[in-house]
Amino acid sequence: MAGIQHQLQVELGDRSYPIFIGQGLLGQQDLGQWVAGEQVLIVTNETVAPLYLEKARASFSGKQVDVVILPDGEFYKTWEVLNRIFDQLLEKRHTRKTTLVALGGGVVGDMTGFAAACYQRGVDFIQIPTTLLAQVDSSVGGKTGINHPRGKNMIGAFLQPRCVLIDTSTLETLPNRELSSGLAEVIKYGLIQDNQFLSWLEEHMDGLMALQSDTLAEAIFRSCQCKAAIVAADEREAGVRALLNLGHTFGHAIETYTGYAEWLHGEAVAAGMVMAADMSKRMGWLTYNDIDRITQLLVRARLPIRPPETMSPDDFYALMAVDKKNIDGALRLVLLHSLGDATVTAEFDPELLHLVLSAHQEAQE
Ligand SMILES: NC(=O)c1ccc[n+]([C@@H]2O[C@H](COP(=O)([O-])OP(=O)(O)OC[C@H]3O[C@@H](n4cnc5c(N)ncnc54)[C@H](O)[C@@H]3O)[C@@H](O)[C@H]2O)c1
Ligand SMILES: O=C(O)C(=O)C[C@@H](O)[C@H](O)[C@H](O)COP(=O)(O)O
Ligand SMILES: [Zn+2]
Repeated sequence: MAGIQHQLQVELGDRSYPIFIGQGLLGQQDLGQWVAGEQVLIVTNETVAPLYLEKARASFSGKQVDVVILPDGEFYKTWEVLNRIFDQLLEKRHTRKTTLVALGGGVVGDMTGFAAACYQRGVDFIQIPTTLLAQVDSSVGGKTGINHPRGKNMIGAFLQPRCVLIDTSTLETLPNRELSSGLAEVIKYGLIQDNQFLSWLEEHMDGLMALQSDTLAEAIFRSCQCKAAIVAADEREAGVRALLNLGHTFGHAIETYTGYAEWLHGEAVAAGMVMAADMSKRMGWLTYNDIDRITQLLVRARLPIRPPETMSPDDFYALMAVDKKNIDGALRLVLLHSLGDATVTAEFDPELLHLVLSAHQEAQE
């Protein structure tokens, strides 16, 4: 396909799929070859539709293309809103051969994938991610779902897309705060697996923040490489995939505590990664210098490095108790042995965790 700068494959046997990365791909690429039947439902939201819906529609010429436009925001990643996708599929008489297309950020992607996993017990879907966060993380790997008031992504399914089309020029319209949110997940890959990538990010953070297109494409490609390799090794999070959850045990608690309405996902993950790093230092693994490098990089990406002031250790404990990584009631944390080397463990001194969960409140006193 023309205009593709990078291409890679998520290797999952007969469910393997390609990721295409390039500037201006949307609308230029005919995606008909990834559609099994004659019907397509594009799922998008009220912000993305005016920007990119017509280009997306053009990628499926000759097909019956229907559209559902959801309200915008994490707050709407719910059962009620999910139902609107099913309503439209039934109203337009979509069959088992239909293909759902997620056009938008991670919220649209997670909901569309979950709808595809459920509709008539499973139909195909395609990811067209339009935020940095969705391009580097959520569109790849097949985790789909919705939130519950008691916990993040608590209802969901694994379903891999048929392909992922990343048009980096969609980032030109992305608000700065959303760019930063995506950078949190990019930094995550450096921290869990790739010290060289971390150094590269330190060198190129200004270019990324300035939306330099080749630098962004490189960061997206390297992030997708990292995610694709982990997903190929452990699709359903029996082991190594849990490392992708660095910062998320704390971050998801922050998102739930604030009602999915104040903190962006990447912002919560950023503060959560600092908490995980703090715990790793208290375990004797990371150094002051490591913590300094992590916080400086996050600050340069304009991300928060502390949880909400009002959030107490008890608030954290209550919400972390439902974390999906927990086994037999024991909390498991993703921690860092060193920069670029993560581990998931339940073996830590609870006193140390308590210090981590109270540090931000003590700093205010
Ligand atoms: N499935 C996974 O593996 C995975 C991984 C990471 C995150 N997630 C989930 O992804 C969600 C976060 O995704 P997100 O950060 O993309 O948030 P989002 O989907 O809410 O999108 C962020 C904002 O940007 C807007 N937007 C999207 N594309 C745009 C564009 N090109 N120009 C202008 N505005 C645009 C959206 O309308 C929204 O207001 C969370 O629900 C998180 O749990 C899932
Ligand atoms: O793909 C994964 O695996 C991840 O953990 C990626 C995370 O960035 C993402 O936020 C994911 O949705 C979290 O999954 P969850 O299982 O902890 O809800
Ligand atoms: Zn995440």
